[in-house]
Amino acid sequence: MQALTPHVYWAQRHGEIYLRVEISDAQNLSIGVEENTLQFRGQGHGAKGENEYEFTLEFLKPVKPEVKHKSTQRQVNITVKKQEHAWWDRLTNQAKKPLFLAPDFDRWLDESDAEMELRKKEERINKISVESRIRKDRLKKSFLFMYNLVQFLGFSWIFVNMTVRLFILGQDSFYDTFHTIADVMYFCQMLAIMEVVNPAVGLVKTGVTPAFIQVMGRNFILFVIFGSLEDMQNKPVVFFVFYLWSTIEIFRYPFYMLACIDTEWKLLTWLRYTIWMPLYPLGVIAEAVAVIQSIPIFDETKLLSIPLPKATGLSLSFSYILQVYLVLMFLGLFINFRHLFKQRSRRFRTKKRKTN
Ligand SMILES: CCCCCCCCCCCCC[C@@H](O)CC(=O)SCCNC(=O)CCNC(=O)[C@H](O)C(C)(C)COP(=O)(O)OP(=O)(O)OC[C@H]1O[C@@H](n2cnc3c(N)ncnc32)[C@H](O)[C@@H]1OP(=O)(O)O
Repeated sequence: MQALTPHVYWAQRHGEIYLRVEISDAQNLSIGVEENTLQFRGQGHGAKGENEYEFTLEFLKPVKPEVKHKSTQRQVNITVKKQEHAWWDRLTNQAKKPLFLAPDFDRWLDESDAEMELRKKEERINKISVESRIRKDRLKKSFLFMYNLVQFLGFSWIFVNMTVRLFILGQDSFYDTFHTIADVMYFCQMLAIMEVVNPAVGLVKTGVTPAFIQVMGRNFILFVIFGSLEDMQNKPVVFFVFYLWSTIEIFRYPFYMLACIDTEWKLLTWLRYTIWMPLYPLGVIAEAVAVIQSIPIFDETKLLSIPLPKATGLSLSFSYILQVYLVLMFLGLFINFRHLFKQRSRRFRTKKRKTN
C-alpha cells in the first residue's frame, strides 16, 4: 500500500511548535525528529479513507529531539520544543510552504499575542510562587508564635510561682524549689530542644552552636545534676539556677512572639538584649556551684561511674567528667557571651541606621 500525505495544521509559541495531523483512530504511529527533520508515519482514517500516512518536515531552526504526541479519535497532536526561545517567520526551511501544511487557526496567535500570553503565564506562575511563599511564611510564623507562647507561659508560671513562694515563705522556699517546679522545668527544657532544631532546619536565622551550648548546658544541669541526685534536689542552689533561667525567658519569649507578628516594643527589645549581661555570668556561677556541690555526692554514691577492667576492681568516678565539664562551662560562657554581644550590637546598630 502506497503511503499518502495527511493534512497537517500548525501553530507556534515562542518555545514550541504545535502540529495537528488530520488522521482519526491513528495506529502504529512512528514520530521522531532527527537532524531537525520530523518524520511521521502511521495508519488511520484520513482525507482519503483508511490508509498508511506519512510526511516529513524540515524545520526552519533547530528543535529539541524529544517529541510529545497524543492520538485522539479525531486527530494526532504533536508538540515539538524549539531549541531557542524565539519567534519563527515560517515553519519550514524551504521558502515555499508544502501543500499539505496550513495554519491551525484554533491555536493560531501572532507574535505580540503570543508574547502577551507568555507574560500572563509568567505573571500567573509568579503569583502562585509568591502566594505559596506567603503561605509558608505564615505557617512558619504561626508555629514559632505557638512555640514561644508555650515557653513564655511555662517560664512565667515558674517565675511567678517562685517569686510568690519567696515572698510568702522567705528563705524556706529555697529548699523545695525542685519539688514544686521541676515538672514544668522538665517540660520547658525538653521543648527547648526545638531551639537547636529551628536554626538547623532554617526556621530561624541564627547559629546552631550557641543554641546547642545553651540547651545542652541547661539540660545537663537539670537532668543529670539535679534530676539524678536526690541529695541535690533540696539545695538552695536549685532556686538560684531556676530563677536566673526563668528571669531571662520571661523577656526573651515575648520578644520572639512580637517578632513573629512583625511588632516591636522598644523596652522589651532593650531588656532582651541587655539583662543577659548580669544574668548569664550569674547563671553560669550558679550552675558551677551546683556541679561542685554534686562532685562529692557522685564520688560517694558511685552513680554514673565508669567501670574499669575487672582485674583492677576500680571504676572511674563521674566526678572526673564533671571537672572537665566545669572547664567546658566557662568555654561555653565565653562563646555565648561573645555571640550575645554580637547579636546586641547588630540589633542596636541596624536599629540606629534605620532611624537615621
Ligand atoms: C553535655 C554537653 C554539653 C555541651 C555544652 C557544654 C558547655 C555548657 C555551657 C553552658 C553555659 C550555659 C549557661 C546558661 O544556662 C545560663 C543561663 O541561661 S543564665 C540566664 C541568662 N541566660 C541568657 O540570657 C541566655 C538566654 N538564651 C539565649 O539568648 C539564646 O538561647 C541564645 C542561643 C544564647 C541566643 O539566641 P539567638 O542566637 O537565637 O539570638 P537572637 O535572640 O538575637 O535571635 C536571632 C534571630 O532569630 C530569631 N529567633 C530566634 N529564636 C526565635 C524564636 N524562637 N521565634 C522567633 N524568632 C526567633 C530572632 O527574632 C532573631 O531574628 P532577627 O535577627 O530577625 O531579629
